[in-house]
Amino acid sequence: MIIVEGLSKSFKVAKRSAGVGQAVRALFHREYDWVEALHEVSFTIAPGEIVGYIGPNGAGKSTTIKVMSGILVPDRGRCTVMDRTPWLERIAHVKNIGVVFGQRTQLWWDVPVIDSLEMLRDIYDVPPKEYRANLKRLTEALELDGIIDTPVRQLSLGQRMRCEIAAALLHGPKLLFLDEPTIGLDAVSKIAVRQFIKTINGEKQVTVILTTHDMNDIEALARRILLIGKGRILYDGNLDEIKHRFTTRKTVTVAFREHPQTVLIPGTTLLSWTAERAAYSVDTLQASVAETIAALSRQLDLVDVTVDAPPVEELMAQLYQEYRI
Ligand SMILES: Nc1ncnc2c1ncn2[C@@H]1O[C@H](COP(=O)(O)OP(=O)(O)OP(=O)(O)O)[C@@H](O)[C@H]1O
Repeated sequence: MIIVEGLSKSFKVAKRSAGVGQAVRALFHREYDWVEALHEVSFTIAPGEIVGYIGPNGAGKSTTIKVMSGILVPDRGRCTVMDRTPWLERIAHVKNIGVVFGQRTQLWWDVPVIDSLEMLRDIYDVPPKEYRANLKRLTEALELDGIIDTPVRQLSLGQRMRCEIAAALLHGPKLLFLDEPTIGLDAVSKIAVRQFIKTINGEKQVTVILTTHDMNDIEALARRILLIGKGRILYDGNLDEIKHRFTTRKTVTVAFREHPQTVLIPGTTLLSWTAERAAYSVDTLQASVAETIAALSRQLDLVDVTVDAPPVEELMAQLYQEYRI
């Protein structure tokens, strides 16, 4: 569905120090710097995939999305989305894609949401019957009843984001770019947005490219991740693989009938101990979780066992450190 090959993009940015003197000087003598936002970026994405596009601030994620959606023209490289070059065939291209920039809005601020949706219907030339069916489906799935008649500026962030997603999907695109769709949302709204993304991917096979700093979004939605840092793709693979590679420690917590003396298990570190509860950190390179639980059950009358892996957030921080980004 998407082929990106050797994509590079640099931005020319004006350099200027603070102060009025510098501002006047800059009128006559401007100095520029070049920022390399993308360097030889390559990847392919198949229909129906949900790909988490992650990386630290300023890594080049939004720039890639802007190139793939036809907003930006790269300096070098190839990008085809459903056999079209986005920036050369913009009108045909946008009919196949939906874009949500979490920090921007595509809805008109002062008018009720429904007016924006009708405007988008006309811009995208959506046939009336299809528009009505899509609007009904999206209103139900995103619980927009009672919201779409309200001006955008009066909506809460979570309500607006649901409307943004509806606006991006109104013309039935096959590909959805989501740039930080859950930014600033409360826990309930985040779950609702994730659930909806899962549903449209499952039922309508919409391909989703998701950029986010919320690793719970990635864990909930993406099996594959693309990691970008300083404009370069550093990792393209399975999220489970990363978990496997970086998770060398697990925490086993056990509850047991009263046992006053501590129990030590080789290959583990005792993190805490009370007469009825203990937590062990298991180094999975030295001991397995199953062996640890078996050894504990031989010495203690176990009532409950839980095993925790480090959160994905922590794994990603490790990954960013490993790649020095
Ligand atoms: N229009 C522009 N003009 C100048 N520099 C730009 C422009 N857009 C992006 N950049 C620069 O390109 C680099 C990549 O920016 P980009 O917005 O793609 O990063 P990002 O990964 O989306 O970051 P974030 O997670 O903070 O949104 C940054 O150094 C940024 O300052």
